[in-house]
Amino acid sequence: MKYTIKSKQNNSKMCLVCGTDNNLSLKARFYETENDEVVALFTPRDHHQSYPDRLHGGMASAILDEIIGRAIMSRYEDTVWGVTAELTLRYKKPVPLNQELKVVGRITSERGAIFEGSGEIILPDGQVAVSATGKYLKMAIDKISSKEFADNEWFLVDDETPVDEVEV
Ligand SMILES: CCCCCCCCCCCCCCCC(=O)SCCNC(=O)CCNC(=O)[C@H](O)C(C)(C)COP(=O)(O)OP(=O)(O)OC[C@H]1O[C@@H](n2cnc3c(N)ncnc32)[C@H](O)[C@@H]1OP(=O)(O)O
Repeated sequence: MKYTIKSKQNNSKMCLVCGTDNNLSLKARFYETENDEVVALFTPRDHHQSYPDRLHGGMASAILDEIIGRAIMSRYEDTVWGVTAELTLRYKKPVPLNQELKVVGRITSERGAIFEGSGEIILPDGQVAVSATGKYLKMAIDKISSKEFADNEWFLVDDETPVDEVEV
């Protein structure tokens, strides 16, 4: 399936998943799609492994958590953020290291202050390696971060060739 990209989301400095200044981070980039999903591109490295040649399950969980959390930001143009209350994963196939992978996430329901979402890590051959569903509490940014932090550590990384389309 081809996803047409609407916009790129911000990265942070120190987040384990999207932190540009964190050497251990997955350094994932996130894109909002025309069909209200969020797609991420990331390349897991050797320091993210569990058993040899496979991504640690906790890291797989981290990127799936973040993609669902970011799907709510997309819906509310960054005025609503998600705090994870529950996350359930199904590890179907090992996730390889040192090759670019795709992750897709979306909101599946909203009820008051709670939203639910789902996401998948997709292997280069198109198979789903890990899937997740999660339940989150909506939060305003001032309940999570100071304005100073947001101003200094949440920014658009625009040093790459623009991505217009992602095929999953
Ligand atoms: C500028 C910034 C840069 C940022 C830089 C980069 C970051 C860019 C990434 C963005 C995307 C991140 C995505 C990853 C997001 C995390 O990783 S967040 C980190 C991990 N999660 C946490 O730390 C959460 C820790 N837990 C908590 O803080 C609290 O337990 C919670 C989840 C806020 C709930 O608080 P609480 O006091 O229990 O809430 P409470 O008032 O009792 O309940 C509120 C409502 O929720 C319901 N509820 C609570 N828990 C549940 C549940 N598990 N199931 C169902 N209902 C529930 C209650 O029933 C209640 O409902 P109502 O009665 O109002 O109808």
